[in-house]
Amino acid sequence: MSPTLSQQYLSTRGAEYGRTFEDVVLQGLASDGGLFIPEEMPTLPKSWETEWRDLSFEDLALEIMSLYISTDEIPREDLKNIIYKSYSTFRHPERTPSVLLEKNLYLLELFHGPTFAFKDVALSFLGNLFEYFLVRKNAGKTGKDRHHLTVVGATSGDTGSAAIYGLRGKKDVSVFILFPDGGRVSPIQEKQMTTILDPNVHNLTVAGSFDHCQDIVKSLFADEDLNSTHNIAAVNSINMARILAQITYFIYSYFALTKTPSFNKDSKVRVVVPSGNFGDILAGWFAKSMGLPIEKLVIATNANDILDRFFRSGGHYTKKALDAPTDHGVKETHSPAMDILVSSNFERLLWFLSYQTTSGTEAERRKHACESVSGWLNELKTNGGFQVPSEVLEAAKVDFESERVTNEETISMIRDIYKTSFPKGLGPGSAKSSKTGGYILDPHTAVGVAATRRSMARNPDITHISLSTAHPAKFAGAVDLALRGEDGYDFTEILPQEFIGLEQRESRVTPVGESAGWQGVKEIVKAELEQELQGLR
Ligand SMILES: Cc1ncc(COP(=O)(O)O)c(C=O)c1O
Ligand SMILES: N[C@@H](CCOP(=O)(O)O)C(=O)O
Repeated sequence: MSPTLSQQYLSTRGAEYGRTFEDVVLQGLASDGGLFIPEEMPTLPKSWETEWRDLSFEDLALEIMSLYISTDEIPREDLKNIIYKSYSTFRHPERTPSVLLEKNLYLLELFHGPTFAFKDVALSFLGNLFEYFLVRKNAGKTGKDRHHLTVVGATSGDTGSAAIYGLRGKKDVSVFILFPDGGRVSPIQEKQMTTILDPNVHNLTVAGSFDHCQDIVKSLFADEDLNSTHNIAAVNSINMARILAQITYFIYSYFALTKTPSFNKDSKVRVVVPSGNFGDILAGWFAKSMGLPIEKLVIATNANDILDRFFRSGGHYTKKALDAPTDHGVKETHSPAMDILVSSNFERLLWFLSYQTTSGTEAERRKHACESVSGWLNELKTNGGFQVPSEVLEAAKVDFESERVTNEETISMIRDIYKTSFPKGLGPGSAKSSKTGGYILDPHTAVGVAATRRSMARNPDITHISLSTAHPAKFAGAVDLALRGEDGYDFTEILPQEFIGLEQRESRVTPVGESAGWQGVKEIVKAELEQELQGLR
């Protein structure tokens, strides 16, 4: 069966279209700097609510992914095997369980994968997908004829370790992870990355912020020389496979809560997502656009609030706050993985909104969307911001709301939930006090729960799903600040076995100086790769 339009991909900036899923997964970023999106949003099949309701996480993922991947490219049985293998490393039988925290508030726990953050859901899958394509490409080939993939990623802490875990030791792949220095990722996150000593794993600390790392990665993708010789691939959510794999848990969680006895069948459902690079909530928007009955998606930001300001300033997307025009740096917060100035994936949403809000033939609407997005992204580069037309903002408001949460609120929310929420029937791996039963949030999840509480105050009859994006043990500093001295609190009790002794383990990391720029990083990548391929690491 030939691929449907939802199984072919185009660049948000227009230079590429009709690309296969394999192309976009291996290429990551489009040649014009745009992000790949499906040419058409698929819709959930008519009988999805009955037929998919009781599927396991893996089988649900298979159904959803089949809408985006042609069987010509990956036969169904192969895709099923990749999915089953990817989630076999998860510690919870439900993979992403939903916990009733309080009336009308469910927490979707996404931290039961190997590195204790939501990134595992997509990156375990992506690692196995890379492997599948490489085995197929390299069948019967030896030596220099083999296709070798050089994965380059930027991280504010979680993507890095999940990508490393997903790719360590895999044949024909090397992985380079750039992360900001100066304690901007938590000590546990740093150790999770740097203590992996497999020869194909390379960690680079960069003087600057996550955005600086992300810019370097995008420049490396744009470098023809490196690309043609080293086959650069992406693990960040610029890779469409990341978004695709994250759609599953929105639908899975919807089914889970509708099965609980306390769920009011007449209630609408809102989903709140702690956001930074906008990948996770974009996956939620894909689910909603496919037909999942989500009333609204609520974007929860920390003080790095470009997304919240977009909604509150009438559609102005700018690095600089309008009331503080000189302040355009990344702010350090208690939710460091969300300390991101510019949200890469917003580009994908803008394409769809621009397409939806214009008229004409299919081709004219696509052209309009690609030209609008290219223009806006150019303005962002040259002037630090852009303004979208009112119809685009209004279209965004149909599906989204936003909330900005301060550091103080983050800490009080961790404390408040600990003192008031004692969810029953928790599965293995949730963090709670064994003495009081008080539930312990990680600071990113706390940003989401604070935003959820505000949304619930305005909409008391609506059921909320708040995404829990990381395990609290990854962020000892913020959790201790919130809970030290509270009855029954003992951090060591929530520390997973996997983190014990991490601090003392040997680690390996290459520092990148401030003046190195992306060309300096390119030279490091080439040199380390050479060493690796000669067996000298
Ligand atoms: C723990 C955690 N929560 C939330 C986010 C924000 O997710 P996204 O970048 O997909 O918006 C991140 C990083 O991306 C994260 O690591
Ligand atoms: N918070 C992320 C930042 C990178 O985002 P990604 O989803 O685009 O990979 C991290 O922890 O690295």
